[in-house]
Amino acid sequence: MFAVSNYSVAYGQSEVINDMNFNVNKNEIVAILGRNGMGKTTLMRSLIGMIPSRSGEVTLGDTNIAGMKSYERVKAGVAFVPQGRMIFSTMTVKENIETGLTTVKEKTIPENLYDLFPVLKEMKNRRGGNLSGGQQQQLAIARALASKPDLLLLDEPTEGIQPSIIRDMARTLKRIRDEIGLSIIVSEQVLSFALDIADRILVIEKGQIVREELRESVDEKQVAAYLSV
Ligand SMILES: Nc1ncnc2c1ncn2[C@@H]1O[C@H](COP(=O)(O)OP(=O)(O)OP(=O)(O)O)[C@@H](O)[C@H]1O
Repeated sequence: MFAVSNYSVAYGQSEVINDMNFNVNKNEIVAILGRNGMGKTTLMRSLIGMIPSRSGEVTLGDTNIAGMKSYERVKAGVAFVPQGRMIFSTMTVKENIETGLTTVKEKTIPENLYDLFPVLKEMKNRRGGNLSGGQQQQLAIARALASKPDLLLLDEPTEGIQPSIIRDMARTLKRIRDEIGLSIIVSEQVLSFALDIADRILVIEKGQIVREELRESVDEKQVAAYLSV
């Protein structure tokens, strides 16, 4: 469904993603685990077109999206929830979600979004900046889903979120996958969350995938060893 091949991304002379290869199946949740600075954010931002890639292919279905601008990738079916959520704090919840509709030319927020996130319906007219961290994360996910993506990219969604809310988030993301039917790539440092949510775990180190494990057969200790400093 989604494939990244021979993919490299660099800042000037420094190559941060290094001839990377992986794929994601339809309706699959893949977690990319790695320590700080291993290239997770660079990978995510480049996959949505915010940072240019140096070489390689990125295909969604039959389309090579590697050379496309961000808004074209959104139209093609990719959505992105950035690290730190980046919601618009002075806009209302409803207005924040509506920003996700612009590139796909829909006018109204799909009702099923409010079914997935009832708290956002209750808070529809509140300013984004007045929501808790967990609620802002739901808002950022709802905004991304407004464009009806086939692939959702989430960059370190648990950062700054309380442990009890992290468990809710894992449940909600799996429900989204089951009800809407889409694929998810989530970058993470928190192993417990990755084990809760993922069908498959990839470990990134120095810009390369160095380990790949199916959730059901994962060796937790070995994966944890990659995350300890
Ligand atoms: N704009 C930039 N210019 C130059 N180097 C950068 C830039 N952004 C990131 N880097 C470098 O690229 C490497 C990967 O950073 P990146 O933020 O992708 O890692 P990460 O795994 O997402 O880490 P974190 O968990 O801290 O977000 C780091 O060595 C970082 O210093």
